[in-house]
Amino acid sequence: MKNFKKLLEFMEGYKLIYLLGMISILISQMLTTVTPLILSTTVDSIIGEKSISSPIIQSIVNLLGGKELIKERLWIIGLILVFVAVLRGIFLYLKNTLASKAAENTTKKIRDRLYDHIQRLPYEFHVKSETGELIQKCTSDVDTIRRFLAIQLVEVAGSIFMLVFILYVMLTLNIKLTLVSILVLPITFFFSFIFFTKVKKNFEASDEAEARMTTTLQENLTGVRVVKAFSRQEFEVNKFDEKNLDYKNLTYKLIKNLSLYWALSDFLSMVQVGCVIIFGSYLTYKGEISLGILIAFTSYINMIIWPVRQMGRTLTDMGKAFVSLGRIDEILKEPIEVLEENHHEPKIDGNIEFKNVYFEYEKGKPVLKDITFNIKAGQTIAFIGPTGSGKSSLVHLLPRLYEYNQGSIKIDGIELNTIDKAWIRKNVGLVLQEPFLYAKTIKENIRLANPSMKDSRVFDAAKIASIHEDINSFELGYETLVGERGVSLSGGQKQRMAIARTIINNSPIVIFDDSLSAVDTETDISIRKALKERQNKATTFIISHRISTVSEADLILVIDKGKIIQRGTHNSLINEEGLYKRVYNIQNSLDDEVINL
Ligand SMILES: Nc1ncnc2c1ncn2[C@@H]1O[C@H](COP(=O)(O)OP(=O)(O)OP(=O)(O)O)[C@@H](O)[C@H]1O
Repeated sequence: MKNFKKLLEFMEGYKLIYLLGMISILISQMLTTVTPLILSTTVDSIIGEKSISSPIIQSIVNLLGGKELIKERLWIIGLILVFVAVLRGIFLYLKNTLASKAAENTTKKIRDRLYDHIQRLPYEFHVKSETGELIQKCTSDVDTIRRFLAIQLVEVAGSIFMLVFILYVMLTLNIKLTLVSILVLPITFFFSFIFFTKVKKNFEASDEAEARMTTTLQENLTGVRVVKAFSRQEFEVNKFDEKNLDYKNLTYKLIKNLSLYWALSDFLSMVQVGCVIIFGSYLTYKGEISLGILIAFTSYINMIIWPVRQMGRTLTDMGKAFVSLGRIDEILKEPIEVLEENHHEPKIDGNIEFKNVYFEYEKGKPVLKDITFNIKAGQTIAFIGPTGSGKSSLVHLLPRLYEYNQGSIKIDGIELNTIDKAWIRKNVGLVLQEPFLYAKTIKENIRLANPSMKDSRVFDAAKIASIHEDINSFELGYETLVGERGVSLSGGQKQRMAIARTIINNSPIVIFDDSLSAVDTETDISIRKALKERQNKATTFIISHRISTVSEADLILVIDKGKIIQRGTHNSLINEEGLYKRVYNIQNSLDDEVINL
């Protein structure tokens, strides 16, 4: 019920269109029930001698010129049947277009709301959630709702209208034969309902197997380099074969069960039709009903059996739609991130002070402990330490991707968590470890934050990031497409593009989260030199595992298990016993080995 309310909320603005669609199906079903009535009246009262009992039919006959005239010109009946069929077609068309219009617009609204909401969810949500599942919710769950609105709901409504009309007409024609006609219907309905409820598991199993097979295929295609490099073709073929076989078996089981259902349900339908024909013939023989009525009943029975057989399936599909609605609502209920809490947008120069900062992702498991340091605007601070020691977590606090639990972080003397997130993120440029580039041109990728930025600024940023020459070596230069359809960039080129994209914004604070790891030492040095020589020198945070990258920083912090274990400049740290000196010695001896090779 709660989910249904939610659906009505989404349908706001399209409810009337949907209602008109429902009315259209109602009229078209009424017209369906009229055809057998026309036939039975023709047989009994136009060709035969039976008097017309219904005053409505009598007045229509009078309007058409009377019984005798119609009997001489039976083509009039043919024309009426064609007219009814055309009219029914028009209403069916209206039903389809109106219901689809409402359904398509509603689902578009759901998709937009979902997409918009997902964009506003905090970074933490995206880190934790599975991309595949989110995509499934935005696509197949929304599609299930679309089908429910455009097809299933109108089908159920249509079937119910149809049953009600036909039962009413049948009852007016003959009560005994009506009772015989609906004798098997409850059994057919319950059989269909129970069957489809059970077979739902088969449907789900087959869907899941298909998803597993697609994931295997997708993984294989995306990771084709690893497959080739490790000669895993045989293993991959076997893995895919296993998933494919699983999918085939489950789908085959589903089809077998469905075939059994349709066969048994056909049998029940035949029993039903048989009962009506036998009992109807008996009543006709006894003179209780006319031949026309028997003809009408045989048409009606076929008309009501099909929707009853389908009803079970439609109801289980409707169940699926409500599950999808619930899954979508789960996302929509996730609290969004408020980017402009108190409209506090102070000027940021880049003086930063961390004082006894603690941070934890999970309660009771601090990842950062008692972090204290100071850095002046324009200076460079570097972090070095084992993997998982908390370096990325520390710098993620600056753009407020996460909130610190204890202590204080001040930017130019202002407590960080009082500054609007949108504002601080504009002022903190973050170059990530694994850069993501859009399937756009190189130029568009670099000036992502501001597409109207001048070409000269794009070139300057690219020069600082040491990628300008590489770009010019491509045939189309800055217009070269990146991504699946475009040029393949090396890991280092991608990192340098990401650096250019960040520094072009001239943010007063810039963070390089291990983003110089894929470039060679020389390029690394030239990028850092160019950064230092910039006019608007930013406060720079550098995370690296490479001593040469951090060595020129004004302050180096050595982090281990979330704590600062050493601090100083390169010269002071290499003269002090500790992790820094050990790493320095190891990397130095490796460099010597390389030189001696
Ligand atoms: N989103 C998260 N949720 C829970 N725990 C996390 C999350 N991100 C990181 N961690 C944990 O926090 C700790 C610190 O991770 P962090 O990424 O900050 O380390 P790091 O020093 O940057 O490592 P690396 O050098 O490998 O990038 C690790 O134990 C990690 O498993």
